[in-house]
Amino acid sequence: MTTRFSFQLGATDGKARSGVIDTPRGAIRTPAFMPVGTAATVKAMMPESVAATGADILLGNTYHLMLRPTAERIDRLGGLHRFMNWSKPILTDSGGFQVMSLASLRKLTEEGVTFKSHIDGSKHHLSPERSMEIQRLLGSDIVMCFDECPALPADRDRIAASMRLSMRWAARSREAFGDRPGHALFGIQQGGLERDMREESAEALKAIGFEGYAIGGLAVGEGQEAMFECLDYAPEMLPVDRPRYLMGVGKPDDIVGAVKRGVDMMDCVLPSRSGRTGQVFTRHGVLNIKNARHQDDPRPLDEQCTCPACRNYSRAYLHHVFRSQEIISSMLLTWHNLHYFQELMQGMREAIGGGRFDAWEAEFHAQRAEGDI
Ligand SMILES: O=c1[nH]cnc2cc3nc(NCc4cccs4)[nH]c3cc12
Repeated sequence: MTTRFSFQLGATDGKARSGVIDTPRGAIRTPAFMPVGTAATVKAMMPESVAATGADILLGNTYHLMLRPTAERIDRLGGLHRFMNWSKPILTDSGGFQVMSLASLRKLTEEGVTFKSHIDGSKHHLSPERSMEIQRLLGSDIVMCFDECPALPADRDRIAASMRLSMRWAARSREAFGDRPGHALFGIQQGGLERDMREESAEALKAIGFEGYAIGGLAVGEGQEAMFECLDYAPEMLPVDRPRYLMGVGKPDDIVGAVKRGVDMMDCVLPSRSGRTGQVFTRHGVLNIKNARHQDDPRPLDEQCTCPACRNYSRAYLHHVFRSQEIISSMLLTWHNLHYFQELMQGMREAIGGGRFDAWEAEFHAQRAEGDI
């Protein structure tokens, strides 16, 4: 255990890297996938179950927690780790992205954003300074800069103006964050799909200096090909000895392609959210348990999976409890999906460590059928 925050780069294999982020609340093995715990819970999962899937860190959403139950209340109750009974590291986002996608009546200025809560219409304000204060009150280990993510498609002028605003907000975030040993502040690269804008953003962030660097502005509808084209150059614009975090990604093949291009950390609601809709991710591809073809199938979701759903239940049972809208359906399918995503990360960490990432990636693609399984 350490009182500091540090990133140890381990093995590299092409552009792919493995490593460990040391924090006072524990180590994070990279490449890492962070389950999303939006309202102080990874939906349908007990914290001990999230840990059992292999997750070393989870993500909390500032926007949701500031509205309900409020950061001040969580602080009074001992902070987010205590509140949600998760003692390992937590990364919180800054709230900016979700304000723009969830809140109503938003007013954006150089100073920050005012908006009305999507829950009860109450008025709220976010800025670099307020976001840093909220994330401090929550007690998160990794704090994200307050930024603006432009909706795509956007023209170059819009991308440039938005990126430059985010860089001014990054400087204000750094200033407001203060000196907090054992805690980390991550900057967020913007610039859309424009290589020169990405370069300008990376230079601005490096001049300020952060403990980690996120790649923002992607996974907002550009599609996998355009995202990978950007990831072919964006990660190496960021410091080689600091964690690189790709926000909001993604499907298993997005994740593999991002790790291949030098990304160390990712988060996505996909495994948990889709688990609740019956969508199941396996090494052989995707299936939806809702489909009638599973009604009499005695096999597990995935013969090779060791999660509780696959060890103890048939597809027929999972089909039944999903159709019956039983709570255990969300529990088992979420557990399975999160387990599979962590198994994917572990497989890549080992493959990179063994210098056989390409072989692992080839096997990953080979065993995935095109259609349902
Ligand atoms: O530039 C960003 N800045 C701060 N947070 C983000 C979160 C992000 N999440 C996605 N994609 C996943 C999505 C979640 C909801 C709508 S898209 N892309 C993202 C980009 C950013």
